[in-house]
Parts: sequence; C-alpha cells; structure tokens
Amino acid sequence: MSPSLCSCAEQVRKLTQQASIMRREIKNLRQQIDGSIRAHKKQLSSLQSMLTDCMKHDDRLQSVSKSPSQSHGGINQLLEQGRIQTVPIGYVSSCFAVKTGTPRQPTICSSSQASLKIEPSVFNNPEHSLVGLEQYSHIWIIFLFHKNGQMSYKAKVKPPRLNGQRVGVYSTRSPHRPNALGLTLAKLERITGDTLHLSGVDIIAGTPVLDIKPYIPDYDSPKTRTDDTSSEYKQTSSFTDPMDLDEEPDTLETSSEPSSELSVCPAAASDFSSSERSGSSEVTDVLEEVKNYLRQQQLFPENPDEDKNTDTPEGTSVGTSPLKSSSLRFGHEDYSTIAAWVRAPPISNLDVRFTANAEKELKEFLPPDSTDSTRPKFQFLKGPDEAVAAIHGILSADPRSVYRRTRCQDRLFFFTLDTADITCWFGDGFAEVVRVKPVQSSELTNIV
Ligand SMILES: C[S@@+](CC[C@H](N)C(=O)[O-])C[C@H]1O[C@@H](n2cnc3c(N)ncnc32)[C@H](O)[C@@H]1O
Repeated sequence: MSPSLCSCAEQVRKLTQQASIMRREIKNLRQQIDGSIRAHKKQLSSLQSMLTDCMKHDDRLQSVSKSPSQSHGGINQLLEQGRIQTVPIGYVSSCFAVKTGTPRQPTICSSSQASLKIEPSVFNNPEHSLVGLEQYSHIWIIFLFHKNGQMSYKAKVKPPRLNGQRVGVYSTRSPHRPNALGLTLAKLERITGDTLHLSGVDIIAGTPVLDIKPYIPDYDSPKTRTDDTSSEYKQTSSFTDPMDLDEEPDTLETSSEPSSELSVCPAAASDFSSSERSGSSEVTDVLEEVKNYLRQQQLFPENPDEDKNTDTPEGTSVGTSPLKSSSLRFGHEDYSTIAAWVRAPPISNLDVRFTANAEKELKEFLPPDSTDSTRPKFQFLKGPDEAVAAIHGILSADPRSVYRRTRCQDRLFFFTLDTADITCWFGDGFAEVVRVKPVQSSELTNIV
C-alpha cells in the first residue's frame, strides 16, 4: 500500500472512532435532556395545580371581602364548618413568666395574681364589654396555649399526676391537644376600666385570651339545683361553716385537699339553701346525707372511734385503681363523677420547707406599692406571706415532669414567681426552697 493510501486509511479509522464517541455523547445528552424535560414537566404540573388552588382561594377571599352580602355568605360558610379565625380579646399579665413552676391548675395556688386588659381593637369601648361582670366572683378564661412550642398532639397523654400512665387526651387537661385551647376558672378580684384583676390562675404572662365568661354555678356545676337563687347559692357555699370546711365549691382537676372535696356535696348544699325546707327533720336528713357523703370520701368515720387509728394515704378512698372512676351519689339523684386518679393520684403531695437563708431572702421583697427602691419589689403579690403561700401551693403539688421526678431526682429545680427567681431541691416526700433572688430587671418584661 502506498504511503498516501496508508495515511488516508488511518484518517478514516480516527474519524470513525471520533464519530462513535460523538454518537455516544449525543445519546447521553439526549437522555439528560429527556430527564430534565420530564422533571420540568412534573414541576410545571405541580405549579399548575398550585396556581389552580391559589385561584380558587383568591376567588373565595374575593367572595368574602368584595360585597357585604357575599362576605357574610363566606364567613357564615366558614363558621358553619367550624373554621373561624380567632382574635385574642386580650393578653394576660401574670406572676408566672414561664411554664416551669406554673401551677397545673388554678386551685393549687389561690394567691397567684394576674390581670387581663381587653384589647381596644376588639371593642371601641372595651370597658363597656365588662359592665355587669363585677357582680361575679369567678370567671372562665378560654385561652390559647401559645407556648406549647408546636401544634402537635397525641390521642393518649401521660399526665404528671399519673406518674407515667397513659390516658386519652380528652380525659385530661393537657395543654397538648387539637386547637391548643385552655380553660381556667379564675377568681375575679376587681375590674378597673378595661382591666380585670384576677387571682388563682395557672396561665403564663403573654397568653392570648380568646374569651371570658362568668362562672355561674347554677349552670356550670351539676351539683347545684337550677331553682336556687344567687343569694341562696351564697348560703349553699357556706353550708360547710358548721363543720369548719370553708373551701369554695370546686370540681377542678387538681385539688386533693379534703376541704375542696367536701364542696362537691351538692345535695347537702342545695338542701341547706332551700328556704322552704326548714324543719328539724329535713335538717337531720341533710346532715345524714352530708355524713354519708363524708363517709364515702373517708372524711367522716363509719365509727368515729375507729377512725382515730386509721392512717389512710391521701385520697386512697376513691377506687382501688387510679384509672377507675368514682361515682358520687346522693339520694336518688346522680351527680358529677370524676376519674379516681384526680383525687387519688399515684403521687402524693409534698411537704414544703424553706432554708433559713431562703426565708430571709424572701422577706426582703416588698409589696408592689412600696416606694423603697433599695429592696426588691413584687409586681403582683402583696408581700412575702402571699409569696410563701404561692410557693407552698406550687411545690406541694410537685411541679416536676415525670422525667425529672424519676430520672433527675437530685437536680436543682428553678422557677420564677412574680419578680423572684426560686431555687429548690426535692427529697423523699418534700421540697425545700434554698434560694430566692430578685429576677434580673432585663427579664421582667416577660411578666407584664
Ligand atoms: C395543665 S394546664 C391546665 C390549664 C387549664 N386550667 C386547663 O385546664 O385547660 C396548666 C399548665 O399549662 C402551662 N401553660 C400555662 N399557660 C400556657 C401557655 N400560654 N402556653 C403553653 N402552656 C401554658 C403551664 O405549665 C401550666 O402548668
């Protein structure tokens, strides 16, 4: 073969090789292009469906906002579906700045203080909305658990009082529930203009309040008779006086004090209030009923002499298993029943004590209206005595989580009450306050 023919053949071979490489590259490129076209098509279709959704949403919004008649239709439709947007009527100022150490129910700490100012954005004259409310001693507060951290919830929860046992969320007052709504019965101390002053709260500062309603035992408590008048009710509230039991009627979750248990003795309460039944036999009947009730609650001995040696742990009278329910019956009527574990939880109340130093530190705190600027001052509590009562309430109910209670028993526990930072530790059956220091002024904005 001539040299020129040889180089020609070599060129052809190289060109063929290059052509095959290029074919392969073209094939790869085509695959890549096909892939990205498919991905783009997918994206396009999801964008299209988003756009459709947006257009639908926009239509709905326009129908709600454009004409007044259409707007009503839209809102009514949402209302009928239970899909309303809530508007806080006010935000709570509270002696509890954070969740830790805040009582789990209002009755635990009756000396706790808070206030609620009705938002001027809700009513032109917010104070008008409160006219008449001053006649009530207690109000229901419906609020949002705005510091839950997340909107998650589970069908079963472990209430701290059940020490790890699970129950359905709807049988508890857990903050972690669909819609994160809280319900607290607070004492209405007074109203000044557009502001409600409250005590006995379990709500932290900054909590958005959605609604308030007067507490009307005649409506809200199955234990009172509907034909009672309010003055008669006052009589019923004090029916306990002869027996040295002065608690308000209360069926809330936490109280395990014998005196508050007594307050769910409806038949006795209503019968005592009845002005028509004043004969001595009726009184005897009622007394008998009260005694029966007290016997059920093991607050009154079957045989008074036997009782002297009975060492019954707190609340064990209500059912043997804490998850069984107890039913209170009076005469022929049924009254409210509650889960036995509420009054007979597997954990018991703690003794609360202060070290001498902590006591001294607490006594340094002055009431809110003090003009002495050299010592720490409370913003809500009237003075050290009220603080001691509040700390007792909080700690005796064991505010620790089940995890802390079981796994980190020896860790110090910190919480804030009003303007005091409190440090304590827990031992077997007791909680001891070891330090009380004023909150740093930079943290005070949390409270109000
Ligand atoms: C067990 S819940 C009960 C509240 C109300 N009494 C009820 O039954 O709905 C009380 C606890 O909720 C927590 N808490 C209070 N205010 C809150 C808020 N705004 N956001 C989240 N948690 C709050 C506190 O830790 C408090 O101990």
